[in-house]
Amino acid sequence: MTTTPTHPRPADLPPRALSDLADAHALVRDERSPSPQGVQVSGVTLATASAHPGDLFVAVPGLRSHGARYADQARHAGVVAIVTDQAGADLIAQDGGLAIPVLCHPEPRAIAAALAADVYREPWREMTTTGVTGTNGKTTTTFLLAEILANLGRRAGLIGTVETRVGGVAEPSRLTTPEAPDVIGMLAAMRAAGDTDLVMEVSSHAIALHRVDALPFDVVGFTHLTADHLDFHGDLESYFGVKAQLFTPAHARRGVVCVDEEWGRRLAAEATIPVVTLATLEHPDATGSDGAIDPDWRVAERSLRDQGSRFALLGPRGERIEVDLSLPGDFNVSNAALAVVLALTAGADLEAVRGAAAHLTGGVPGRMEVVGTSPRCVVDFAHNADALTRAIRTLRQTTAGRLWVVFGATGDRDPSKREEMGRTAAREADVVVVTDDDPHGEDAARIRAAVLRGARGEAESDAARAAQVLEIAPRAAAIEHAVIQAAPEDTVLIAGRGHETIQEVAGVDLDLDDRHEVRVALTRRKGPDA
Ligand SMILES: CC(=O)N[C@H]1[C@@H](OP(=O)(O)OP(=O)(O)OC[C@H]2O[C@@H](n3ccc(=O)[nH]c3=O)[C@H](O)[C@@H]2O)O[C@H](CO)[C@@H](O)[C@@H]1O[C@H](C)C(=O)N[C@@H](C)C(=O)N[C@H](CCC(=O)O)C(=O)O
Ligand SMILES: Nc1ncnc2c1ncn2[C@@H]1O[C@H](COP(=O)(O)OP(=O)(O)OP(=O)(O)O)[C@@H](O)[C@H]1O
Repeated sequence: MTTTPTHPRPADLPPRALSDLADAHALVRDERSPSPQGVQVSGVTLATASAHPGDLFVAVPGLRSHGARYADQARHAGVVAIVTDQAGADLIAQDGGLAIPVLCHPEPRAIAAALAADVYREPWREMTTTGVTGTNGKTTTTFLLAEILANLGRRAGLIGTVETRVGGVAEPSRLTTPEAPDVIGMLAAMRAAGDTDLVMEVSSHAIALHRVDALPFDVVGFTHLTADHLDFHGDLESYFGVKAQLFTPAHARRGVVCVDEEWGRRLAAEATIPVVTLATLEHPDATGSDGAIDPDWRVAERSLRDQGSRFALLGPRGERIEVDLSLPGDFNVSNAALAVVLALTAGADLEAVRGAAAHLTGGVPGRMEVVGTSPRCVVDFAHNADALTRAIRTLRQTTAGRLWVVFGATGDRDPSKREEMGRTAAREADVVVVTDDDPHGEDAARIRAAVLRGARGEAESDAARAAQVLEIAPRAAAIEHAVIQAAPEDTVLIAGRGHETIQEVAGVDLDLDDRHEVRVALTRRKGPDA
């Protein structure tokens, strides 16, 4: 299994008395366990793998097991007390009890954030906090915002899918939004290291699983919404409902919402915090019933420039900010515009932002990353039908030859999107190479079969411009085939895994970096004398 990264913590905070925490958070001692008197708590964790000596272990009922089953393991790691629900306390007692206090709360997952906030002394108080949500674009927007803040002479701590940055030190991530005690512990470490801002991605899982409770965002931003994660949320309406919770006073003070599409317009109308609206398309989605929204900020004068775009951002009081962005794709214009308006809404000075946003690179690993030319090879993280469409259409604009796409679907996640991804690829690309993504615990051939069904069905439905559909596994062989067979004027898009370097197959972690495989194939293509 993937290893759990250790999240940084502040080194020098005085501990909190467990009895004070119990009083403040209505924790009730399980009478079968020792008294909390005299116990000092220096950290909070939800997982034994990240337990430190002196921690409080919050044992939550999970989807697979109850955290209380690991209470003894946590005690051996040095935790000084357990917070759990009644079922957890009973499990601990049945297992023979523990020599440390066990405190009960009806919803231990929901209280974990407040406990961490207390133990780590509400670190956001001295920082500006921004959260970004939406199906796609979170990583790119947060990287761009961190870049703008750096150009303003500030330093942002970062939490997201690709990496976390604490005090300027980057570490790879496992989750997009870690568990609440890890988020708040990292924030305290950021404050201690002198970071001025927190910029973080907020996934829908995080909102539903209380990972950002207790953390007040100064500003939250919304990119867009499309079908994804429906295995977790059930349907789009519930998925939207969870995202919308972030735009309420329980989580944030102000919002910036991209209103190019109907979901964004609905969010702007339904949010219960003040919201600044942003339109980034010249012709917003015509399907919107209330398409007449008059946005506060809008993108204008957009033009393509080599691998990126230039545009102007026009504000409600005649403001004008010109941006030269070196990331390809209309969607990245949206992300950059959102990052600029987030910086302004968080309080940055207009003149200063004008300078700080003049040239933006993003520099996001595995997001429309050009790894080679002739043929042009691009690695992107597009892993749903909508992102795949946008990525292919973006590259089509600058491709003289054929457009190849190499991709697969993830195992153990949302099977409903597999056929749709296949259909999309066959509709948009010229050559579709169906391969493996992360099969996780599922049979890889079965996942490919679902994607192929969609791709072949689409190709057969339009014989005139039928895409060629191939099945090649493993993934390295698929990448090699496409890179070697493509003509110099072709583009090969390798989609779905972006920056990722580990592929999980049947519970085993294999090294696999799409960018490395492209470079190897390009070298082979040139031959031994190259
Ligand atoms: C669906 C989901 O989000 N599951 C999360 C959930 O797992 P779970 O309910 O199955 O937990 P469990 O295995 O039953 O264990 C129960 C408790 O015992 C603890 N435990 C368990 C085993 C052990 O040895 N020691 C231990 O302490 C666990 O930490 C947990 O607190 O609680 C765990 C920790 O509390 C999370 O690590 C786990 O995230 C898993 C790893 C995951 O893959 N989550 C993904 C889907 C996710 O959250 N993704 C989002 C969105 C990404 C995107 O937008 O693409 C993200 O923010 O990353
Ligand atoms: N604003 C956007 N609208 C639609 N698609 C986008 C947008 N921004 C990026 N994408 C597409 O989605 C992919 C993922 O982008 P990014 O990593 O920024 O999103 P994310 O929200 O962090 O994704 P995830 O939550 O899955 O980690 C990109 O590689 C691109 O194909």
